Amino acid sequence: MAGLSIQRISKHFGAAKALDDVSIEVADGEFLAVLGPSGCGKTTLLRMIAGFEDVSGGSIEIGGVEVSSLESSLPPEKRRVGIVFQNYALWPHMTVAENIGYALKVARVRRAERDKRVADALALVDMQQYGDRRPANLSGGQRQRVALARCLVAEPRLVLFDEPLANLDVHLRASMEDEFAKFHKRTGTTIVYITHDQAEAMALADRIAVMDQGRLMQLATPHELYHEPVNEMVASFISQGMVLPAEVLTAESGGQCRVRLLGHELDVRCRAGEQPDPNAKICIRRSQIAAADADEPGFDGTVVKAIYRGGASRIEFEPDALPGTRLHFDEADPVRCETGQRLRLKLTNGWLIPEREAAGC
Ligand SMILES: Nc1ncnc2c1ncn2[C@@H]1O[C@H](COP(=O)(O)OP(=O)(O)OP(=O)(O)O)[C@@H](O)[C@H]1O
Repeated sequence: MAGLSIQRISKHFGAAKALDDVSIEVADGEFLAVLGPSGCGKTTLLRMIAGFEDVSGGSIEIGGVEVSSLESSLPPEKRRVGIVFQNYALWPHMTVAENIGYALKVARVRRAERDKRVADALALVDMQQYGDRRPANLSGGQRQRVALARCLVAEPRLVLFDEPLANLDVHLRASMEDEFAKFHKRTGTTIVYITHDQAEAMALADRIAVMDQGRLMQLATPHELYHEPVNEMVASFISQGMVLPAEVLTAESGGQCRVRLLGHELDVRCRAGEQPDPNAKICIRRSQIAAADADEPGFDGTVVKAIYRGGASRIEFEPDALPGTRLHFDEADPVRCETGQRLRLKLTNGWLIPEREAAGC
């Protein structure tokens, strides 16, 4: 296996920038997810790593060897990059073993070695007993595992997953997530996993690259993305964080600063060195919203929607201090909030977003 180094790559299609100055380092054996809304450039990035698109600027190295730059480009078949797509593209007339071994046959690998490599690849995805089946007689999850085995038999240095679970139902998705996690643990394969499903990215990846409009917004662990988003896009994209305007009243001390928002003051977490600022933004998570007693600091507003979701309701709330803004939180059973009800709430914590509007997105 090998690491991947993406250095300041850009991709232009005419005047449109599909990728704009993106740099990402993936360590040998790391599982990196690339996450972002539709059109953010995920597929373009994957196609450039695989060698299907040339770069408009920057360079890509796999295992320390340059494979793409403005000057030269190694063809896809020489990169030893495996790809697992969402549509498995298995040949229906071949058995599972024939599907997996086909590329080796074309490459004129001897029969005995071919059989051994096919058996090893089947074992890696825990499908030893299915070599003689045809794809039509497999479940969706099993087909996806065959597609993975077919990619592994070529001994890739890096495996790219292109939304591999997008076509599967919810239950199968969950079990395939487990499969992929186990597979990664067992084999130590370097993986770049493209998805727009953040639960999937959070569950699987060591680190996640969040992209928006062709740019890398943040590259961090799932925990860090959730607790310390660098800008408004990441704050609101990850787990539907709420972003509220605030005034920073004191300089950072012990990882916290005092802010005023929604008319009341509280301490929030922040980066080292933050200074007072009249135009700051705070990221609030739903678990940081709580009911306030009448004599406590807090803010008033109205419940605009209460949707029961089994065991809890999602409450949408409009604070009087910021008409048009919606806060949302969960109220566990027994649910008391009703649409139209007046409430007094408080914030228990928050995160001062470090990159202000102009710098971030
Ligand atoms: N061959 C092309 N010609 C022109 N524009 C392109 C081409 N390929 C991609 N784009 C544009 O580049 C941008 C990024 O596209 P890309 O397919 O990489 O996004 P994505 O994040 O994979 O989206 P999705 O999740 O919807 O698949 C989009 O605006 C898209 O329209």
